[in-house]
Amino acid sequence: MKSTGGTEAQKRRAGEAAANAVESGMVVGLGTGSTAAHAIRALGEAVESGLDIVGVPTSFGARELAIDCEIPLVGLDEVDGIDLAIDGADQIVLDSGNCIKGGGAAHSREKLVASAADDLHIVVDPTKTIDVLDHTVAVEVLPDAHTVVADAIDSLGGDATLRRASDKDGPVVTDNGNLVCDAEFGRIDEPASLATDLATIPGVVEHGLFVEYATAVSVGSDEGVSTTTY
Ligand SMILES: O=C[C@H](O)[C@H](O)[C@H](O)COP(=O)(O)O
Repeated sequence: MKSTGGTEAQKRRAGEAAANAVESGMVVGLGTGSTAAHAIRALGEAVESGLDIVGVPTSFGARELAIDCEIPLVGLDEVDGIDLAIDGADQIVLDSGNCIKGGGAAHSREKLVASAADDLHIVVDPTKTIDVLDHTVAVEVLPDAHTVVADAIDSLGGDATLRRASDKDGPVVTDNGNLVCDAEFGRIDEPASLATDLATIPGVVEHGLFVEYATAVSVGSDEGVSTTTY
């Protein structure tokens, strides 16, 4: 089930709350999507006012925006680690911080950056929160593997379709040159075991279930922002 998406003001409040936690000297993971973009813009303004950070972008889009905002950038292989990664989510359970990402097909690099980070601050609007995850899970696959992976997802009780840009444009190709299978599982009562099952399918590069990655979640609303830490 897809989220309808909140307002830009809600997303901005969430993004700015996470950006406010950034201090000089930090290596910061720069997430992908419309909500993380607000954090990147806020960080760009702070850099202009003297904040001394370097960013590690999670996608082509995040990199382009960070360059636009004049945030100094480095590659993941140029740093010892990341102090804080800020990123959005397609759906999140506030009790646990477990979430689903990859609506923009950036989840593989997002998970890589999150795994290298001491902290992952997820920023969302209120339409993204739910009690039990049931959103489409994006699965990045090696190009030759999409039918084999779709069959394996069927065996796990899911239903996978190849993500297409449009009938005319053909399949979505990730920043890494791979394809994406979108998998529907309905209600995901055991995200940790599904995450393990998906990760062990040959041909899967990475999936969008983020279990026990988030250390903070900020939800921007019309009234303000509320932050939960884990
Ligand atoms: O692949 C995309 C990412 O996981 C995004 O962080 C996620 O889709 C949320 O994006 P948005 O803030 O635009 O809803």
